[in-house]
Amino acid sequence: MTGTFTIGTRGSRLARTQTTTVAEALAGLSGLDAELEIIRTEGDVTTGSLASLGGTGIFASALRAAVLDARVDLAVHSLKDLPSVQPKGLVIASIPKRVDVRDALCARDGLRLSELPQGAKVGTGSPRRVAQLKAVRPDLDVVDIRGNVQTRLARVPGLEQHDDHAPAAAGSPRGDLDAVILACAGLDRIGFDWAITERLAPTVMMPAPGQGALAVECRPETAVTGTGSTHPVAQALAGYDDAVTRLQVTAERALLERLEAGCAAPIGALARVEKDPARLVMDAVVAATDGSRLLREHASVDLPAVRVRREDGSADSETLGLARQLGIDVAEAMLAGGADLLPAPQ
Ligand SMILES: NCc1[nH]cc(CCC(=O)O)c1CC(=O)O
Repeated sequence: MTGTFTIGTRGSRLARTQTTTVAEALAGLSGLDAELEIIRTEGDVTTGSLASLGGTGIFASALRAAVLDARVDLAVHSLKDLPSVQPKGLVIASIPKRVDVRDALCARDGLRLSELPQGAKVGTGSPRRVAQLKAVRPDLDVVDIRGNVQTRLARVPGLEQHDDHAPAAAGSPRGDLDAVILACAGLDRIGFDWAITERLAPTVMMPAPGQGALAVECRPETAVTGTGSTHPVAQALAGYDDAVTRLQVTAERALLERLEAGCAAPIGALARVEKDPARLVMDAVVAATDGSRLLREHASVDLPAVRVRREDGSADSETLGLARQLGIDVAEAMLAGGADLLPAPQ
């Protein structure tokens, strides 16, 4: 047995920050040393519009290959970038406690969404965000943007970073938009919360399934817990898992999986756990990309006394089954309501 585990990460500042957080936590819990390995992914080198790349999982595939090839023991992903179907040979061993799930408006002059002038230019590359923006503010001129956080923020006057270690991409336009939309989670994690002028309520901007959560992925044998041949980091992975977050994202990803099979329109979903009575509550939205129609659904399921964790610390599979079924039920209600007929992104 070695005293080190290796952990793969994408090279962006956000990815490295997320992975460092996970590496430090797992090192602390296991008493082992963590070694980071940066892996370039197709999503980092492609410059076309994110929407036009089509397939899900472009950010995850190279990282996953490194885990499957045993070049690294673990990979850290933003959960919302993972396709909803789990590939063979990989397990999500740990879903750490989720941070702010909301989307962020980053506007010039401290403006909030309702204060943006008529016809203001707002940048986002996400069909989910385009549709919901158009639904509340049909007048806005929504512009497709790409690039890392610094490159996106540099499109807004006053939000350029003067940080030589994290420059905006050369050749990208600067200061040409009134605002951009990004995930709060990413901005908070890299210390860019100063750029946020409004944290958008989920009722206005339903986040992506899994937004704000991370997934630590590994080969099945790395995650094996209990007696017998246990990988030295396995117990730490189980201990770092947050049962409530796992419950939420299980429902959100089940909805995504069911809807992806039946419609191509943008999807937002958010589940939350309530106590007294213990319930899992879910809201979801499926949108026509032009914002002309938004289909909303809301449902909940009673939980057996918030039994989200078994005594050995692992997530309770019966409760996870309820979460999964809630996601599927909400998806099917949306399909019955015509989600499959909504215009999808071009
Ligand atoms: N699609 C890119 C991506 N994947 C995860 C995050 C942010 C962190 C998170 O939501 O967990 C982002 C950037 C963004 O959407 O602004």
